[in-house]
Amino acid sequence: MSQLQDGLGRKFHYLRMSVTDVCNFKCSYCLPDGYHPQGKPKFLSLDEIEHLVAAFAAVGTRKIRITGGEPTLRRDFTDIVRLVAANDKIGTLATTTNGYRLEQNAREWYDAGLRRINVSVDSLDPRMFYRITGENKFDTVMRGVDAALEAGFERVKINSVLLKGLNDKDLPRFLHWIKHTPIDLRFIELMETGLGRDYFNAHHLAGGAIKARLLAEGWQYQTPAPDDGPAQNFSHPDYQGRIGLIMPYAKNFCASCNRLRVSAKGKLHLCLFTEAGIDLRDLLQTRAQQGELIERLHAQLQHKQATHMLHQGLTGVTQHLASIGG
Ligand SMILES: Nc1nc2c(ncn2[C@@H]2O[C@H](COP(=O)(O)OP(=O)(O)OP(=O)(O)O)[C@@H](O)[C@H]2O)c(=O)[nH]1
Ligand SMILES: C[S@@+](CC[C@H](N)C(=O)[O-])C[C@H]1O[C@@H](n2cnc3c(N)ncnc32)[C@H](O)[C@@H]1O
Ligand code: SF4
Ligand code: SF4
Repeated sequence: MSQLQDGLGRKFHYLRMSVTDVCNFKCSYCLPDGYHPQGKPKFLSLDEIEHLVAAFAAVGTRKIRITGGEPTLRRDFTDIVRLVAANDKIGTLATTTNGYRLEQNAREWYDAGLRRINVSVDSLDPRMFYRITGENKFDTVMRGVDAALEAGFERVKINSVLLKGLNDKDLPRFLHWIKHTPIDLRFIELMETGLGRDYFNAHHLAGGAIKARLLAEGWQYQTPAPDDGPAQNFSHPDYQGRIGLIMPYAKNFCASCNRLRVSAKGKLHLCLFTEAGIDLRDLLQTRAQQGELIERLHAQLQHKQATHMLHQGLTGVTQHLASIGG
């Protein structure tokens, strides 16, 4: 069956599949007041996830990242990993987590087939970590990162949102850490969401200054692989770790867009900042619906826009990134 492709010729090999909106952290840039359910949420079941994955795999998806909210809060998280890993077309299976459950479960998830893990660590200063995430869990998360390295994951990446006035003095500590630790450290530019422009204006910091500093200090740009995420990656002979910069406000950021998203309630989002999600759930009920589901995916892809509209301050339906998995 034919590869998913949009009207601009971009091909989509990478699916970010959210499995819950629930989160136990209160990151100030994401869910500052914590998660509040609206009614009784009904997130995708294992059967629905299996049908979703089978359909996307049939039209060229080769990498799946399980996201949330906090995906590992689902009691059946390991079962989700196992069922996605059982699809032999999915070559790369990853998750993005706040690391809260990592220390206890890294080995179990690895054994179930998870191979890459991205952990959010916004500061290496425990007090600042608490201030940003609303949770005093710095040591727990760092022990989780160690557990992931020990469990043998192919890639362990750290995500840190750049925040002016909060963690913007942390670069030397981060550099010290990756000198002898083989992780990929990624700085993400804060993106505006429904949280409002005040927070964004107060804390947005462009990644360009860090890029200039890295290049001046001998870091070298690495060409991305086709199914890589949007980070610009840099390596240095004196460091075991690498650095990635995710700069969504940079020119041409969307030109290489290779990913689609499905929300925890089964809506397709053509972009992180689309105006609306497209319901897929009615076609996730039996395997026999796969053909119809694929037709809907192909048809919807023709509506994908060239780029986000963040420069105009348009954040679409995305109130916060926990609602779609970032
Ligand atoms: N604007 C925008 N931001 C993105 C996109 N993909 C990832 N990001 C941002 O980068 C953050 C970190 O992404 P991850 O979940 O670690 O995934 P990734 O960067 O695709 O990771 P790799 O697959 O490891 O390269 C996301 O939560 C978003 O904030 C994208 O397509 N558009
Ligand atoms: C929405 S979270 C979901 C997964 C998990 N709960 C976690 O925090 O890793 C995914 C990523 O989005 C990032 N993120 C959330 N809101 C953001 C924003 N407004 N701008 C940039 N990145 C954001 C987080 O730092 C995290 O790395
Ligand atoms: S960034 Fe992740 S951990 Fe933080 S509030 Fe959002 S979903 Fe939760
Ligand atoms: S902002 Fe939208 S179009 Fe741009 S890279 Fe992200 S998902 Fe793709």
